[in-house]
Amino acid sequence: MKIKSVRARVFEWKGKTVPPQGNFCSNAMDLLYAPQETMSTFRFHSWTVVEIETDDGIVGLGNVALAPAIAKAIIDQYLAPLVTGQDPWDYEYLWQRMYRATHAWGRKGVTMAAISAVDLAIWDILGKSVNKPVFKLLGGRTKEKIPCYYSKLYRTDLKEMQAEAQKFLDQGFTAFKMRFGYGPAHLQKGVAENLKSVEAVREVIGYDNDLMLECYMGWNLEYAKRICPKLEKFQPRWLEEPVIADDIDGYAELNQRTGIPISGGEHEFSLYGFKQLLDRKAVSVVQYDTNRVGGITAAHKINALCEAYSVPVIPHAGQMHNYHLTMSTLASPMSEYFPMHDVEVGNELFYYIFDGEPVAENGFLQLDDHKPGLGLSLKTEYLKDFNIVE
Ligand SMILES: O=C(O)C(=O)C[C@@H](O)CO
Ligand SMILES: [Mg+2]
Repeated sequence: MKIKSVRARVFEWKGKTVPPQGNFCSNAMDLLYAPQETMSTFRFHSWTVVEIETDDGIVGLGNVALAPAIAKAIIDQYLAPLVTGQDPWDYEYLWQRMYRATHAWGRKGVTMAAISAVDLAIWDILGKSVNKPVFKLLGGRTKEKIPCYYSKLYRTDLKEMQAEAQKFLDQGFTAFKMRFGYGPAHLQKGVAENLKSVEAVREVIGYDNDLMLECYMGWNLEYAKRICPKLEKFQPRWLEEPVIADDIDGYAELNQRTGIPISGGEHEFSLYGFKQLLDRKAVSVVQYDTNRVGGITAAHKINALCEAYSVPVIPHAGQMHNYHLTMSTLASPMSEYFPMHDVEVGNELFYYIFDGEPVAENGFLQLDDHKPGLGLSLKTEYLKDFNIVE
């Protein structure tokens, strides 16, 4: 079998979007004085879909959400020529080809995300060519079904957050991730607001359910050291991305100094990036995203590394490419789950592009032993709402 063609298309959402409210999520831009809404650069309203076809007609699907138009250019100009004409079963060789050919300027960020999208499509082909789901090629079924945590609860009116938490508690979720709205720029009032939001959600879900706290890189070490002692009483399962991804020493100090497990990794890349995080005990939970970190080829290696370090892997984001990694290793106890809803930040846009994503039931996800590859197909229902760039 040989790769015959690689097609990368950018799906630009033109449909309805719901503007998030107020300080809905702290983020890296918060530390700068900036009149515009600081989360405006963190939108996922476009998505690049990769379709790789083999000479015997199998089509593999991959996807990338970071800088989609740039990822497409990298795939078209650099990665497609490197894999075309090659045997997809030589996936380690092909991964190394893409990684080393772009090493001078790639390694992390959008290049590794582009490599991930190609690698996902290759693994989709592998599964389809042997009529097996991808997780069966990685280690098989390690769970009867996958526990998942409800992930949204962007910071808004506290009553609205409580109603949202109640709605998904009633749907059987036992773990919830909420977002902070404030950081260092919002001074003590922001600290008070952050604490109030955690208290409000705990009031609804109680202490028999897990609560995770998301900062999305919006704080710094000094602020985190000040607020963490006040957060400990809420017994969070983890505090996510309190500092920017490059501040690994900051991560390590918080992870070793506070009583709250620190999580991160959705903005880290490659096996080497995670070796660094683990060697420096920077995180207590690893959260790579398989469509960023280097695809399934890289994520599978990181799963093994995490098993050796006894650090749980709970990949960032919902999405099928992450569920296969979680299903296939005991190192991953659960998945993140974004519910489908109107397009806001855009984490949920993949539901409008792909068919086949599992819907959580009672806080669990299920994968089909008999659905080959990643188990996705392109959805036609919302095509009218996309501008597709070939
Ligand atoms: O789901 C996450 O962990 C994210 O970082 C998504 C982003 O929208 C902020 O929460
Ligand atoms: Mg996150």
